[in-house]
Amino acid sequence: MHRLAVWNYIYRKGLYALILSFVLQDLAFERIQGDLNQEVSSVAFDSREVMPGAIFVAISGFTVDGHRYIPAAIAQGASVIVAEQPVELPLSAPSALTLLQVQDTRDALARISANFYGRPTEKLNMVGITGTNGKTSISYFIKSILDQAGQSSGIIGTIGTLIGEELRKNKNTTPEALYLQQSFAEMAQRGIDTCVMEVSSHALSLKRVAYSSFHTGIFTNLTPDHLELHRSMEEYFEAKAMLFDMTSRCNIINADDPYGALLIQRLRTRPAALLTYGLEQDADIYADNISYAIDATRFTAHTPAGSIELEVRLPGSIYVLNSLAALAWAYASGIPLETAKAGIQAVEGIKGRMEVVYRDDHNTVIVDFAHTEDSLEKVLSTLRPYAKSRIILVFGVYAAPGKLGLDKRRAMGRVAAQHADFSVITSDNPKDQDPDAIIADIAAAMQEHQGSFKGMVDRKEAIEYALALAEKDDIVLITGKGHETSQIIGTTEIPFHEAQIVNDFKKRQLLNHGQ
Ligand SMILES: CC(=O)N[C@H]1[C@@H](OP(=O)(O)OP(=O)(O)OC[C@H]2O[C@@H](n3ccc(=O)[nH]c3=O)[C@H](O)[C@@H]2O)O[C@H](CO)[C@@H](O)[C@@H]1O[C@H](C)C(=O)N[C@@H](C)C(=O)N[C@H](CCC(=O)O)C(=O)O
Ligand SMILES: Nc1ncnc2c1ncn2[C@@H]1O[C@H](COP(=O)(O)OP(=O)(O)OP(=O)(O)O)[C@@H](O)[C@H]1O
Repeated sequence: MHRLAVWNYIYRKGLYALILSFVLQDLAFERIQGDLNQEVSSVAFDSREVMPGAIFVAISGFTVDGHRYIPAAIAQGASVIVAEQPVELPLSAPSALTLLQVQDTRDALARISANFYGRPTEKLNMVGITGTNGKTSISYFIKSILDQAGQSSGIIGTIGTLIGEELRKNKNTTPEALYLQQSFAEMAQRGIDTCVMEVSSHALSLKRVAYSSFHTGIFTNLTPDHLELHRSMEEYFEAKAMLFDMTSRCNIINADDPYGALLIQRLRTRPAALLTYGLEQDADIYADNISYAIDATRFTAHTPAGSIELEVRLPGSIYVLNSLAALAWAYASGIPLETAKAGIQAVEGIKGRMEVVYRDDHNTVIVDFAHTEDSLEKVLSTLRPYAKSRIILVFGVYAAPGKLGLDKRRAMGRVAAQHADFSVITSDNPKDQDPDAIIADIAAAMQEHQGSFKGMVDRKEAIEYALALAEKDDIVLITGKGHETSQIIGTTEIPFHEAQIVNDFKKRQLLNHGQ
């Protein structure tokens, strides 16, 4: 294995340009063929995005092997190819083409992208949040605290990448290294102080965040999800735990979660400070005097810097916990408690998280992103005390393969049977799986647990069926899509707006009733 010692910019025609040796700085490689002193224009890991003069990094994917697209990348003008397999260049390849063989192209993509964009995480205060659920709301609480503190911040996560006022949709909760480094660089260039980002277990396993430096790491919880990639909860935990090897200042961990407790044991000897939060276990940041209401939760939060009365405008203990994580971060960052309080209280709601999309004298209709058995159970239990009558649930289970997929469908079916009064089982991104078969698996579990339900493949029809069924004081809860605005059926992404479907139906219903 070799590493390049050379690194520099070249100055030409009044502009600094990047030369390849600079972009390859600190990259371990097995073989290099070609010129390292050429200029490079950009980086790409998808042949369809290659621009003339680009470095193309071939990734061995889950669906196809990116090495197959090397000829296409060359045809598009790539001048450097990075591969992890021995590559035969096509005869038509230009002689100036440089070829690099590395051990792991995902790792190389992260290194090259970070170098290309000038290692932007070194210029930002980086906060990484990981865990199965709660990442999005914590990131929005922290952003709001920073707004109150007069500090600028950007967000990268499930809802999208937020830089300034502009929210861009992400394909992934944690985008690929190249897109991440682009966003970090844009934030740094625009003078943003802090980047608050959700770090998925996929991102950690697939090296999307490699060579990013984090000041703070936050761990929320770990419950079954994404086992198609991680195979076991232990592997899933180890993937999440990787974030806390990358943090320099502080780790903030949910002490109530059993995997959080495990992590706390591990992190005690780490140089980064350790702060714990929780409601049940002894923790540095905790809450008491909690009073729950459907539209807000009030409590006293305790920190080593003092105690404070707080109100969170989202229902249930999950948002008490999520706001404690944000408060812990504020405390660790030296932000006054009053400022943190103002920030948390300024969050009026989060798109697709317990979002009331319709309310009248008869019904309340709520959309939530719950898509794991744990979150579905928490959301249904949160709503139960406020349901004067039934909770009618509309839900599905997204496509997941094999036994793991079946386990997930059975677990979600059990939770729905035990906690909802009636369920309409429907589709949730069935992708290439048979939606009827997914529904049948969920239905079998519901039957086993004496649940009442109806299956309807078409999600719009399912929502309308539930709304038509709702009588006075029923709550209709629609879970799984949250903030999302599309459904993936087969390989097609179809626009799908739940709030609009609900409101259009309610309008028609009122007209039909002559109101
Ligand atoms: C399992 C997984 O992580 N898949 C990701 C992966 O797809 P893949 O390996 O199937 O890619 P592929 O289609 O085999 O292509 C391999 C390579 O060939 C390249 N290619 C392909 C075609 C072509 O014409 N030319 C070309 O160069 C591709 O750009 C790629 O580099 O690489 C893609 C490109 O970056 C990702 O978009 C894709 O995420 C998909 C959409 C996905 O669903 N990922 C999920 C599982 C995920 O990452 N989730 C986490 C957690 C979410 C949560 O918090 O719950 C996330 O962070 O989003
Ligand atoms: N602390 C929590 N514990 C359990 N469930 C939670 C918690 N916080 C939120 N949830 C539930 O999980 C759903 C997703 O929450 P959120 O979007 O904050 O999580 P996330 O970690 O960003 O998830 P994802 O990575 O899947 O986007 C919410 O709609 C809610 O139902």
